[in-house]
Amino acid sequence: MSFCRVFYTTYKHILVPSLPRELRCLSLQAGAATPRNMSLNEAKKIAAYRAVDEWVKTKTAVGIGSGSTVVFAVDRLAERVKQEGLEVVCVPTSFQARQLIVENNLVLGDLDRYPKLDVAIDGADEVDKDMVLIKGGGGCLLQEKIVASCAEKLIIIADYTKNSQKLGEQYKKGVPIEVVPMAYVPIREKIQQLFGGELKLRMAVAKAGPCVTDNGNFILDWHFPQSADFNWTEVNRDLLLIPGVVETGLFVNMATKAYFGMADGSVKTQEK
Ligand SMILES: O=C[C@H](O)[C@H](O)[C@H](O)COP(=O)(O)O
Repeated sequence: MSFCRVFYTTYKHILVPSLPRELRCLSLQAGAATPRNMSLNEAKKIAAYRAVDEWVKTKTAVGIGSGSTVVFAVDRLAERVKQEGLEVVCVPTSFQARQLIVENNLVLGDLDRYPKLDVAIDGADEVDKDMVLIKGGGGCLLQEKIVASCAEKLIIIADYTKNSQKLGEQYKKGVPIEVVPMAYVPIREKIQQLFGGELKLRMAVAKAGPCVTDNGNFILDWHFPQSADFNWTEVNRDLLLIPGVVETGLFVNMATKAYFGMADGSVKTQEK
């Protein structure tokens, strides 16, 4: 493969491998080492590989999530297609996921043709003890939730920093809420009144102004009060009732199983 065809993709300020396969190990080695022995990228990789091997069967339709961990799941799928002739149709949850599918020569599908998926594999920003997830740290949550809702099973892959007892314990950037742009100020005020905390309009990094989602919306990151003991099912429902709220990054009662790559090289699993 020519070195001219190297694409560097940054995702949440991290270099993620839109690199040719032979260079990916370099990016892994360059990854920041954890206090123990595995880099976060290595932890993501072992979780992703294990989940793909356990959940993806041939002649199935698979939802492909978004983020830096899913990159490794797509790598493994592509490997299995080559090595064992695995036949899968991949339905993306974002522009990034679509690119990953296409660049890895996997079969691209959509919900028009595959409204029922066998499994969806996705990352998460945080997973609590009840398998409630925060998602959307990378700006993708609406299509992720749609695709997950069409899948018989939602399998989460993550490194050990995403595993917590209580939401907000590990992930400090709040719950992402996708909103219609014209309504972000009233929505911000309504959520503050209803639940407290602080909402920040997510700003773009390499562009002036706000971050615009794949669906043309804005994101409010809700820094909810940590002291509150929220019922996330009710919170999610109440947020969705506010006009202009398109979707929340709270995934309640959706995930079947989570795989966490641990610092010691093991993979921890969690089910409800
Ligand atoms: O918006 C992004 C998605 O919800 C991701 O699945 C989530 O942010 C986890 O991403 P990562 O695998 O990069 O930690």
